[in-house]
Amino acid sequence: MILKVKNVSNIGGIVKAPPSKSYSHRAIILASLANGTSKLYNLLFSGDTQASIDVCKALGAKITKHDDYLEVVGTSAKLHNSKTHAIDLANSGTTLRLMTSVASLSDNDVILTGDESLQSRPMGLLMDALIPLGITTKSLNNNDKAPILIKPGYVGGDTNILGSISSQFISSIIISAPLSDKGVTLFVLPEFKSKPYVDMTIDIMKKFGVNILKGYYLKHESCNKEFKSCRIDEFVIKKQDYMACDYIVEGDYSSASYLLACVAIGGGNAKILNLFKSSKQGDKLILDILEKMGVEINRYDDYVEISSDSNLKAVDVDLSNAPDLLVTVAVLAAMANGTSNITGVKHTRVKETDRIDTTCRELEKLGCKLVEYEGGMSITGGVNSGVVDSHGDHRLAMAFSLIGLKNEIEIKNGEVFDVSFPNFIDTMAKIGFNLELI
Ligand SMILES: O=C(O)C1=C[C@@H](OP(=O)(O)O)[C@@H](O)[C@H](O)C1
Ligand SMILES: C=C(OP(=O)(O)O)C(=O)O
Repeated sequence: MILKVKNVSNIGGIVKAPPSKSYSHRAIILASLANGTSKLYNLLFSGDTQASIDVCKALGAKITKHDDYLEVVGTSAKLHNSKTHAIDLANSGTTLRLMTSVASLSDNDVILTGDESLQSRPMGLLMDALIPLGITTKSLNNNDKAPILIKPGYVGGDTNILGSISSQFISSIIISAPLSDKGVTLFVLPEFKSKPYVDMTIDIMKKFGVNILKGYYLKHESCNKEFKSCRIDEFVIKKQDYMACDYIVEGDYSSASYLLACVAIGGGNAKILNLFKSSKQGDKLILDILEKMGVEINRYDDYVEISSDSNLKAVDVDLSNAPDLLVTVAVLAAMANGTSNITGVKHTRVKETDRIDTTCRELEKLGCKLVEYEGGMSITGGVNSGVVDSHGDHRLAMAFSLIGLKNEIEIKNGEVFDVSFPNFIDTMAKIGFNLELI
């Protein structure tokens, strides 16, 4: 379907940010592993989080949707796979990565798979890091990618993993580690990208009664040419049980980036509710980025106020820790005056699409001047009207729609926002940006 702008009225108003996708996945999985019954409030129900609900149900959690919460009767970590076929996780990388180690707690084999995009996401580093912990996995296509077969058994012990491809590998090991026979010590080798997502993992694990010791070493021998020391992060996870709890999911800064960018580009004033000042989400960085671009931002304990005159300055930004902001920031840069530089995002080449490539190719179709690098891009402001393609990637569809504030634009395969932000059209309409799918 084609996503396009119906009309733009006065941009601004008051709107609630959708629930955090990352915290929703983690809440579903931890509640499913816990002893007792949890109630999860303000949970995100989207394509991706449905994948987490489906796999946790298949492995024995009893999950019931009530009007204002999701009830999860935990398995006390005694998982059993009720499906004889592969469990389909659709498009959700987070579910695939987090559940690959968790599935080894099942007393029978588990096969995890997904759509074509999910079957292209790297898994090899995680599979290798699980070997010293006594977990056996196998890529059924022999290409280190899904479908992945996971055998029962999780001994625990010491292991290490490179942090530069996906923090989801690290979150996976940390989440399952307390339920292994003897606990886990995990070393993360540099560079450690997307680290705030691991902080979020540890944060919610604490709410479910599990504590982790964190430390790091600075290694000077294996330094690079500038004699910078290399930081090796260490996580020590002792054997512990997850305890059920009532959990309220906070708002999502990644999804809110489309609301904030809409006000920044369109000009106006808005309050975005349910965005917490103390949040551990790395994508909170969008607020600093917008400020640098000349937008006025006021941060309150549980909401953000934004005012913009729609004149945006170019910005230089390192998105190592906030990769999901890439396409939003690329679009902001394309609508700004001057040349912006985005760095630190080589790991976005292995998301739902190769996001550096897809973003650059599509913006070029609108006449945007840009230079693509291995780990980023520079973009000179200025785009024309035209037709672009989301390539089935939810973040491209949502971010590209914002170009429609100033230029006529049509987005092919524009319906895919359901993956992370099912109410995207209705929510954008609340601040005067009216989109339609045709
Ligand atoms: O753990 C998570 O919830 C996520 C981690 C990030 O992935 P990487 O760690 O692969 O960058 C992010 O892009 C993804 O949307 C959600
Ligand atoms: C990369 C993303 O998600 P996942 O890794 O869970 O597919 C995303 O939401 O942008």
